[in-house]
Amino acid sequence: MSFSLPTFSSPIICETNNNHYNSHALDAAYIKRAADLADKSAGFTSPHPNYGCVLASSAAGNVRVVGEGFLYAQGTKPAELLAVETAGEFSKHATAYLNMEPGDCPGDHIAVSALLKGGVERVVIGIRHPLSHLRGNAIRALRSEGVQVHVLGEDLQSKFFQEAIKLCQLVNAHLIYRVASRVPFSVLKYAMTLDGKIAASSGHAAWISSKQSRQLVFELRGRSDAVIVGGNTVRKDNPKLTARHGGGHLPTRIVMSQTLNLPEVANLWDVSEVSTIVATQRGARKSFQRYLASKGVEVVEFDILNPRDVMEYFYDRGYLSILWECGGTLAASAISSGVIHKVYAFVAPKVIGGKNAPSPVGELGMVEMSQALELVDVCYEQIGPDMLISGFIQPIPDLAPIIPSVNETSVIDPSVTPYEASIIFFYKTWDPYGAFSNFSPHPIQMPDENGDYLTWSSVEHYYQASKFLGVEDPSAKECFENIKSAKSPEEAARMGRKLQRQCPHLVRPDWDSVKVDVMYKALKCKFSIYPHLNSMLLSTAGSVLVEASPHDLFWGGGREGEGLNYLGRLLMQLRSEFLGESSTENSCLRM
Ligand SMILES: Nc1c(N[C@@H]2O[C@H](COP(=O)(O)O)[C@@H](O)[C@H]2O)[nH]c(=O)[nH]c1=O
Repeated sequence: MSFSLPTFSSPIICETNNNHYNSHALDAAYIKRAADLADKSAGFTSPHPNYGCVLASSAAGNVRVVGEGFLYAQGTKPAELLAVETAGEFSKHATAYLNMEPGDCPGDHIAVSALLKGGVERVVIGIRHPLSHLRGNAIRALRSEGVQVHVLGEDLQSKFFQEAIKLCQLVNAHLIYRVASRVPFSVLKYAMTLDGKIAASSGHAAWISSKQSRQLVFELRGRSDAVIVGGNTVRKDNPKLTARHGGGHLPTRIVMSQTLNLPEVANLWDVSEVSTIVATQRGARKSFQRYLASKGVEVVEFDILNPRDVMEYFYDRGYLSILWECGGTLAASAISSGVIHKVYAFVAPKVIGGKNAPSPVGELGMVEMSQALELVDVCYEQIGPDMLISGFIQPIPDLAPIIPSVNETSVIDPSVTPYEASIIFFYKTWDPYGAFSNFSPHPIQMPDENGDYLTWSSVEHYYQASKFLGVEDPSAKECFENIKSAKSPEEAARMGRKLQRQCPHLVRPDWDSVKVDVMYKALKCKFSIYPHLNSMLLSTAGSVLVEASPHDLFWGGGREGEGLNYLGRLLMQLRSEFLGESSTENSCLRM
């Protein structure tokens, strides 16, 4: 998604003549910069809430940017901390510009603490956090510490701010739509000729759009949790659906196929680089399901295969953003199901004709042109010889909440998840109990095989690297080091799983019998050294903790509870140990 965000080549330096007009213009400009920064990690890590922070200081009459930062991935340093670290002592008395209200792991205050410790005097925020369990918390915390907080559109009204607010909404459109519609943010992308065809009547489609356009498609894929196609596209195009941008995030490939009438040989069945999930009708072609599973392809059955049920499933898997690159039939079904939010149409200056040539969207049941879906916030961009027309089928929801009063002091209890109160599900770090996730940004210190303590950026880094600990082979030591220095928990997990799959001989031979204990020790460290995590864990006493990963059936709970939920079980055992109710020697988890 290419935003026409203003980019600032050099720090913005403006004379402040204390004119009210300038200060609004300046606030708007810095907020736009923060939104621009927030978008920087797109394509390099899986989609996550995007944060950018600009610190500006008006020492000696000139307003000068003294620090900037953006969140690189879930579980890495918050933008605010990075900006304060860059600014050093210049953060004192500075103003912080944030595209979105800080949203630390619930119970954490890393971002807010960074601003307070940095001595920031004023904070300007583009939009409040869309997640209800986070919204308003950081604003309240900053205000309770005497920091002046201005939220655009609430505390600051001006014509300058409309565009800035829009950019802040756009850079987190995936999060906003997910919250408002409880399905991932879905973008329908297609390439078509000037006369509206996505292939010749023979089905041949390579290529309609130009190399430059296809390069942008790779970027769009890199920004997505998954790319989804129908069975027909698999049969006709045998697509790879990889981002091919030389590194960075690779989206999962999803195939929706009712009948599983799919070829045995297909690029999508090669899961060496990135996973593939096939969504099908319950009971379809069991033998072919087994064949796909034997190739490492995950098959998920649905009672009635339809876009909404599939999207609700991927909502549960924590997906924020999905790119639909499907044919007209599935595109129409997805639009009719109301799960498509945005459209990217690449129009090539070509005419192919063909009365049977397929078009981008099949039957929507509309008989009058007045029924046509009118896009809003439409952008027109020339990409090489092609024209990219993009816009929203559904306008960005305005989550502007009932504005709590400025001195509203009631502390919002972390909302219990929408499931039964006695069960607490956690998965993504931004979930209400996201701090229980192994991706949470809580470094731990663990002993290596010589008893020397090493610092690990997250539990995930430590767990994945432990697979290769103590194996003599030099390549195993290299795996260990590479995982330890991975830039985010997601990359550590991707590296560890891929190396385990591709080089099983490098994994310590006793891994299956020690992995639970390895995890337990890491969790014990994490929930011992962070008092607020310890109290959060103890506060769940009496509830069942379930890691809501529907695909990791060992550590997670699975979609219908078929998973072993070892992570939830270890956390509950740890909770008991801390509560003094039991000790590990009589643990129910003895291997
Ligand atoms: N022909 C065509 C597209 N076709 C789409 O791209 C898929 C092939 O992706 P890959 O195997 O990764 O190259 C194909 O299945 C269809 O969804 N896309 C475009 O941007 N422009 C084009 O001209």
